[in-house]
Amino acid sequence: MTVTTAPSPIVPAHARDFLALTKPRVMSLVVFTGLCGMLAAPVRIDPVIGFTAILCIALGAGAAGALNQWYEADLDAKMRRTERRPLPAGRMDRETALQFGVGLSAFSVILMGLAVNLVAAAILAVSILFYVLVYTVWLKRRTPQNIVIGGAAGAFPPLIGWAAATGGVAPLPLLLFALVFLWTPPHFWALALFMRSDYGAAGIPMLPVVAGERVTRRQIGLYTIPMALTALAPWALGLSGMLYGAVALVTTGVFAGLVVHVATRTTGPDDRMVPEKRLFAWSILYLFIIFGAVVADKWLA
Ligand code: HEM
Ligand SMILES: CC(C)=CCC/C(C)=C/CC/C(C)=C/COP(=O)(O)OP(=O)(O)O
Repeated sequence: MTVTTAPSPIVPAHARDFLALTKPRVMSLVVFTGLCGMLAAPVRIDPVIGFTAILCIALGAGAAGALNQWYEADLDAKMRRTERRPLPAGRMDRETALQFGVGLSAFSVILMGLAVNLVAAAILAVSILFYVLVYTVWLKRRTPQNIVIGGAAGAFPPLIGWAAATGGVAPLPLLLFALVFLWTPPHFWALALFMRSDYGAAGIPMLPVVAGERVTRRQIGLYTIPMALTALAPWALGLSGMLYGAVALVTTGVFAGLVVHVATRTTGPDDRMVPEKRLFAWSILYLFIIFGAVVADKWLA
């Protein structure tokens, strides 16, 4: 007698799917802020150790992204933006994603500890745990403040980079941490405004879904004030020079202008949310430019 088994819907995972698990585009900025934190430090790090540290940040951030997708495959399946990811699309099974995420997390932290230093390894471990446990598991499905608190996870890399070079932390990387922390709400809520229906469909309590557009627009405006002050603080406190100050002033001015537009407008039924999309796009470019300016100021000025 021949026993026939139904073909598994799970096909062997392709390398591209493992890459997709690491959310490479988001991670590029995470890694860039880590690199800039390292290059802004007053200590010249050995290039091989420096490269290893950046690799560990990339692997750790990628591992965190994989664990995030392992945990929320059910939510990803309900949103147009995320339904084609490897798990909801059925191209990979959850167990594989879990093993990949746990293995890569452990590898990145251990390598950082052995090859770089324990402070950098400890902060890397905290950021992975924060993103996976505090943001993904605990807060994301429970409160619209999820990204305010959970956003801290993405703010650690400048501290990790600085710690890799110096073995400690200092006022400048702490300000850079605060900048990313305060930048996250305008960054994300701009997107959440034009992705509101996706989040509503998945039942995720993001601010525009729970509190509505007007409150979200006001909150974007409110967070931008301390964000702008923090962006100017390295220059105002003499931790960075004129080059940084000029770049920060102009780019933060553009950011604030876009925020004023978003915060003060109301939307009609056919609105294409162009200003919100512009703010979201600028938020990403802004962080690349401003972190680049911290380094350029140290090296060129
Ligand atoms: C809890 C905090 C955050 C949330 C909820 C959030 C959410 C999102 C979402 C939903 C996207 C949409 C595009 C996609 O699916 O790839 C996105 C894009 C992006 N985010 Fe964030 N983000 C957060 C923090 C950060 C941080 C800390 C960084 C880096 C420092 C960052 C960098 C980016 C970049 C570079 C993109 C563009 C990716 C692309 O081009 O596809 N985000 N973010
Ligand atoms: C150094 C290190 C370990 C950093 C990890 C922390 C990290 C990557 C923070 C960025 C936050 C992020 C990608 C949020 C995406 O939100 P979401 O997960 O709600 O997005 P989704 O809806 O696209 O899944």
